[in-house]
Amino acid sequence: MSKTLFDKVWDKHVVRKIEGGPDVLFIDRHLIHEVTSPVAFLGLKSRGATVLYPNRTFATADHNTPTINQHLPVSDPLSANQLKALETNSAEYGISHWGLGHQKNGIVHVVGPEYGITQPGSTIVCGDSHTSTHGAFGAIAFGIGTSEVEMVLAAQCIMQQKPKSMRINITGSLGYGVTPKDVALFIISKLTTSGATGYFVEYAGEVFEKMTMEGRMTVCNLSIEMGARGGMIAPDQTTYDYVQGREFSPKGEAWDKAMAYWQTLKTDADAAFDKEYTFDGSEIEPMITYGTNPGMGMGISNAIPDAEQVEGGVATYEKSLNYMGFHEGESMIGKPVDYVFVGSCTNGRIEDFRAFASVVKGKKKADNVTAWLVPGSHIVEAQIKEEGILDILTEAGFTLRQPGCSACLAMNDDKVPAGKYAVSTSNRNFEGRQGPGARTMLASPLVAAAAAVTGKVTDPRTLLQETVEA
Ligand SMILES: CC(C)[C@H](C(=O)O)[C@@H](O)C(=O)O
Ligand code: SF4
Repeated sequence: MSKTLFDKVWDKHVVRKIEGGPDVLFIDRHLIHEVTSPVAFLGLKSRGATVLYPNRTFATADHNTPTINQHLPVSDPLSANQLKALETNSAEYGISHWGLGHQKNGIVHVVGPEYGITQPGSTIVCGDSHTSTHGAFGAIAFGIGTSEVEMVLAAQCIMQQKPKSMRINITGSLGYGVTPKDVALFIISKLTTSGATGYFVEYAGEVFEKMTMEGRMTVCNLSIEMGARGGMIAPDQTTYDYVQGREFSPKGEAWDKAMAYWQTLKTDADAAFDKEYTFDGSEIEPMITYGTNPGMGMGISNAIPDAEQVEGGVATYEKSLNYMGFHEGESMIGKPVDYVFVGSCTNGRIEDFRAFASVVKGKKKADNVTAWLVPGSHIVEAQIKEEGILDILTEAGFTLRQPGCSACLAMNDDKVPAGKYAVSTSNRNFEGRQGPGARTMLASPLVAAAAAVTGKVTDPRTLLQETVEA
């Protein structure tokens, strides 16, 4: 019987089938962070259970951590307690712990791939919705709840109902100044935030085939924002080249064996999906969101749609625009920007900083803008320095912070003040996401850079053109 990529990976991991119920899946890799793991360990202890395979779980601290002065004690007591719990639980059960200040520390979905923990054809879970990021490698990766974290610690398995299948094809190629983030925001704007609920998505087509691993991670990361259980892309040479030689990647004979399996991970030509969409890559513009969910996005040169044109009800739509202080029919170009955030597991990788630097090079940060540039990990931070990107940033009046989730969800001190506007490369623009009352516009690192040097929403293509002509 013909199978999808998802079916192949899923079937390989089914330990037991429950008639009329969920499947029991073996989990290859389990990532944990300080926010969703402490209660799982408490549960484990209260049952007198232990961690079955400690070397399949990896812990990193990211959500609560400060992005300056990481050598100093964390002042917020709740954060300090969660960080301490992660450290002591990891030590007690023999789990690798990459805490604050550790060389390997960083955002869980950035460090997993960097160290080769994320591999094609594997199952990966984490008590975190953006675990979908790892699907970029052709893995089945999804977020789980705290009770499931406890289950995976104890049994290395999880019970899951098989989701429905969806394929999203993007044909052709992307236009000038259009990035993977724009592809993701475009898809969500078409499907809405619930358009993929109950589905696991495979992204296919030339646009994804040509995309780098960083770009594929950005796209898969955002799958969850349209309700999908996860998103994945078939592994290919780009994937193998990225994975090879990393600390936890297979070596020698194990590599050859892994490759033999990975090369089978493609959807069969005649496999059927429950739902399928196809878009033309050349239709996609640099995107920006104007509302309070990631589906409220549009091409940067468009006008904010009228309430009747969008799904979800007029009242909700108007509430959202009121929160943002925007109106139907307005252009986003020229809207004032107070904060710019580059970072998160969506856009905190080296390519994102390269893109940002390509726009700000030779220009100056706008005086009215506070910019937080936060690498996703120490590896990204080191690359920024090695490649001379830090020099470009410093020259343009920017400073670089230390790795962490930061203003993506503002659990640390990086909070956008009430009423202020932020162009953010992260993945959620919900009310208060970046601080109580903060107003978030989601966009790519290029759009963020254009805002950072002009102090307002600007089409990055106009600035890139100037750079080329100069
Ligand atoms: C804290 C965590 C549970 C949460 C998630 O699951 O996504 C966070 O990472 C987020 O992005 O909102
Ligand atoms: S960077 Fe943001 S989206 Fe990613 S794990 Fe951290 S808080 Fe969640």
